[in-house]
Amino acid sequence: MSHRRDWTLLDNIGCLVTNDPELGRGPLGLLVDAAVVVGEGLVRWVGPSTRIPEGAAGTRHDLQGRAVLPGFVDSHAHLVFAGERAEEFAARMAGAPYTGGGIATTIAATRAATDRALAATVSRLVAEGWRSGTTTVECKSGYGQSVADELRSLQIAEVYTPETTLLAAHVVPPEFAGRPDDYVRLVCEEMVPACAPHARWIDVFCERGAFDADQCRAVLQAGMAHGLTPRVHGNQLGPGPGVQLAVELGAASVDHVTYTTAADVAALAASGTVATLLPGADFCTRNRYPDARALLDAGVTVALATDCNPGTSYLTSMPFCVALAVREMHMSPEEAVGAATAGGAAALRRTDVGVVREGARADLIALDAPSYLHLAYRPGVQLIREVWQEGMLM
Ligand SMILES: N=CN[C@@H](CCC(=O)O)C(=O)O
Ligand SMILES: [Zn+2]
Repeated sequence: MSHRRDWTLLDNIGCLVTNDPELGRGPLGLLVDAAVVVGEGLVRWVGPSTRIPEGAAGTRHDLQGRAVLPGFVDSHAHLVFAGERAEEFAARMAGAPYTGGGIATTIAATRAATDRALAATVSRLVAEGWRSGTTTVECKSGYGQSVADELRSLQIAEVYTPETTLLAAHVVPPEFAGRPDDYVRLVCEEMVPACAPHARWIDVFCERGAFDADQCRAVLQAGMAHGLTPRVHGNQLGPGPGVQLAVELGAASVDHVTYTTAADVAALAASGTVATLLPGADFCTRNRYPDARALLDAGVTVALATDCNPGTSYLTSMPFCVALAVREMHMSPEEAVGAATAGGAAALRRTDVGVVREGARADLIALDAPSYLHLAYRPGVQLIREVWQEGMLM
C-alpha cells in the first residue's frame, strides 16, 4: 500500500462489524482488535491491528476499544412533510385504531408549506438520523399528491440523498375522493413522467383503504417504464396482495410485511425481494409485530428501517429499531444489526454501503460500547459516539 498522508488509520477497535464473512467471524464478519484505513471517501484497508501495513496512513485515530460498525442504512423514510400528528398518536394510545386516515392531514399541511420549510424539516431529520448513526437514508415523496407537490417533494429530497422514491400512490387525495382510478391515471400519465428524473424508486401503498393490487401494478409498471425500480408498502394493516405483487414485479423490497401468510413467506424466500420490517411503526400504532423468525428461518433477506413519518413512526433512531427487533421480534442481535446495515443496503440494491471492506464507502460509526450487542442491551441510550461519512468525522 502506498503511503498516503491524508488517509486516516482508525485503530484499537475493540470489535469491528464488517458484514463480510470473508474478513471475520460469522455473518457479521467480526474482527476483534481491528483497524481500518480510510482515505478519499473510501475504506482502503481492513484487518487486525497486528497487521496494519507500514505507513498505511498519515493520521492515527485511536478508538480506545470501542465497537465500530458500518453506518446504518435506513431504507424507508418519509421526510418531506409539514406539521405533526401528536394528537392522533395520543388518541391511538387511548385505543383508536390506525387506518391511514391521518395521511390527509399531512397532505394538507405539506401542500400549504413553503419549499424552505419542507427542506428545513428534511435537513433536521437527516441530522437527527446522523446523530443516531444513519449514514444512508432513503426518502419518499407522498404527502404532495399533485404533480407540482410530488415534484417539489422529490426535488427537495434529492438535495439530501440519491435514494429518492416517488410515492404518489400513497392515498387517494381528497379532490379525487370516490374516483381512485382517475387519480391512478393522473399518477401514471402525468406524475410519473414529471417526477421520474428526480427519483430512483417507485413505491405504492398496497392496502385496504389505499390502493388495490391492480391499481398498484399500474403505477409500478408506469414507473418501471420510466426507469424507476419498484418497492412496495404492503401487508401493514392486514393480509393483502402487497407481498405477492412485489415478488411478481421483482421489487427491491416489500416493506412492513406485518401480516403474512405461509405463501407470502415462501414467495419472498424464492425471490430476490427484501422484506423490510418497520418495528417503529408497529410500536407507535400498537400493531402486532411481523413474524421476523418465519422470514429469517425461510431464508428471506430482512432489512430494518425507521419508516420515519409524522403519522405512524415519528422516529429516526435505527438503534431503537434494532432494540425492538431483538426484544419484540426475536431477532438475534447479529440478525438485527445485519438487517439495519447490510439488509438496508440490499433493500436499496447498494453494494458500497452497509459493509466495511476495501473499496466500500467509508461510512462508519463508533459506539460508546465495546460491542454491537450494546445496541440491543442498552435500549434508548445514546451510544453513537462518532459518525464517519465518506471518511470524514462528522
Ligand atoms: N403506510 C403508509 N405510509 C406511512 C404512514 C403515513 C402516515 O400515516 O402519514 C407508513 O409507512 O407507515
Ligand atoms: Zn412508509
